[in-house]
Amino acid sequence: MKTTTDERASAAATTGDRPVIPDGATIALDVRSLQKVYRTQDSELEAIRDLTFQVPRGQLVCIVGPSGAGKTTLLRCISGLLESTSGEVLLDDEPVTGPPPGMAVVFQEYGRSLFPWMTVRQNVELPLREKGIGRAERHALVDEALDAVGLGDVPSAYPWQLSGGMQQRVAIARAVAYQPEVLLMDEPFAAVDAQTRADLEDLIRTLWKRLGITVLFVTHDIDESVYLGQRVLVLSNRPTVVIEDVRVDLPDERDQLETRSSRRFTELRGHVYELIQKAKKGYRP
Ligand SMILES: Nc1ncnc2c1ncn2[C@@H]1O[C@H](COP(=O)(O)OP(=O)(O)OP(=O)(O)O)[C@@H](O)[C@H]1O
Repeated sequence: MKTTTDERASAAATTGDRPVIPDGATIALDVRSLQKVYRTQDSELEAIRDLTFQVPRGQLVCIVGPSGAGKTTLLRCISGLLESTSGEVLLDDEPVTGPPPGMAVVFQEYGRSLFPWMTVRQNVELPLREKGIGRAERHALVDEALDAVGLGDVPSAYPWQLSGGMQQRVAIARAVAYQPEVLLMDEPFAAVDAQTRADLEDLIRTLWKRLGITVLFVTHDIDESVYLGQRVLVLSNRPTVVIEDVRVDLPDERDQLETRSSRRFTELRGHVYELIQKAKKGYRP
């Protein structure tokens, strides 16, 4: 990936000087001085040093960083699946101490996240049952979610009868049907082909806009982070801190061809690329 010095300078000059959080926004997610040290009997590994950021309700934020930076660790702490060493995560001003009811997570390994003995409909319906939603409403939510991801015609299929991209759509439908306030996605498209990936990216933006949910999306892919996000949080290498919080000032309507070939997209992607290169070399602010 090549970027010119002019492009980088231009992106740097215009991403840092405007707020990534609009004035008066309601904060959905508040990550405060989060630290995570993995401890075993004879070793310690500090994955996250100090992360502080806020996500307003309804924002779509992408997180990028070098491999092993601690992105998955961060999502696991935010989702309450992992206890942090210090600091805290607040969802709507309430500390997260276990998986909160208002959160859903979509992981990369769709194959492992779906139950093979359950049909598509049963997989999507399961968390709704656990949430105690009545039968009629459950069915309506499942139908709506499957339609939204373009799987309205295969509710009786089993996951193993579907392609990888379709299985990931089922995982997305399950998260969406649950009507989360915050949706966490950990490299959800890493294992699908490029064309499916583009379709799923557009699907996420469509669902995000339609449902008004707050989305935190971890990806390895710099282009994907700029294409999807309103904001890209760039992380340092381990132990992780935020290097830069980049505002993505692209038009709200995104198009795979038009947006990705626009000058501004190239500038932003160049800027994030440069930050990642610096991160890999050990740069930290
Ligand atoms: N359960 C664990 N016990 C000990 N160390 C762990 C554990 N899970 C992750 N780590 C370490 O913490 C660091 C951060 O891992 P993490 O998976 O969060 O990074 P990542 O940014 O998601 O990586 P990638 O981009 O490669 O997916 C790594 O050095 C990893 O080896």
